[in-house]
Amino acid sequence: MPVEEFVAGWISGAVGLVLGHPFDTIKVRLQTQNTYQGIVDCILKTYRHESVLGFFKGMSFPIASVALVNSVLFGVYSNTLLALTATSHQERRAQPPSYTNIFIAGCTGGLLQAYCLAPFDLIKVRLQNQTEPRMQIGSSEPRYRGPVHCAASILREEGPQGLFRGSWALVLRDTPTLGMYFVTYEGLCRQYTPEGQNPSSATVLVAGGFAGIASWITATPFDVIKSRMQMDGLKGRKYRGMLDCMASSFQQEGIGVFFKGMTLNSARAFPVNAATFLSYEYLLSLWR
Ligand SMILES: CN(C)C(=N)NCCC[C@H](N)C(=O)O
Repeated sequence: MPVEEFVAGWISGAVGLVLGHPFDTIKVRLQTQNTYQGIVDCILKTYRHESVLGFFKGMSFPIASVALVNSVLFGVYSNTLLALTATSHQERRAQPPSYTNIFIAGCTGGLLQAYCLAPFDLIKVRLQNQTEPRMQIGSSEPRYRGPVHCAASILREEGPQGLFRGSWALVLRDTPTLGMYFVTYEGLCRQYTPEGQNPSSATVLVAGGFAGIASWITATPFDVIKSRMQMDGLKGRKYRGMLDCMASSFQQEGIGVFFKGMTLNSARAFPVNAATFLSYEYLLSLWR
């Protein structure tokens, strides 16, 4: 089993993560708290109350976990394609796999990464939603002191299943959308690259960026439900399950609730995924 894809997936994921985390924090807050009037209001309140550090809350844990999550996504994707088409990453420019096989491999990578991502993503969301400023004497203590304390508290208060709260919504968010992610990336690369050649860096950046946007636009409805399910349990249970969360969110806030955070998801998706694919392709070309 080629391991280069796993390593390249890990490093490229970390690059993308740091770039996109501030967008992600604002998005999570808008999706789960009704105290903000919009993106600008949320940015201003976060900055005034918590300084620039507020935008990077909950980042240390994803940085540690991105090794596992992104390497699973890219490693499983590439190895599934290898199993389906008997071509390695290097051979795929000369013998391009069909879009159906790319979609199946992307969905498989998405499904497996969702399971690895679930507990890390839950801890990230809980920490991002803590609005108490850090390190200020006299200010109220945040509920979680950091990722390890957060994980231990969830285990104690909500049991091991608490760490997987929202994982069904996460699986539904990631499985089809990651199929689409790789299909869009490959489609755009093929469109703008002469046959048999490797795509240029500019093509990889644009194709990666648009693959990110397309996948995150379609992922947003389940992203909202996932974040709400992950926050449920913090102060008792509000929802009886994923369907109840969807129904009551819709009843209370209308259809627009499923598109909360879509602008931020798309704005974040372009630079994050352009950087992710560029570093992924670059690292694989070094090891060729
Ligand atoms: C729509 N979804 C879930 C994705 N496209 N996921 C792939 C993740 C890529 C990158 N780390 C990111 O966070 O955008």
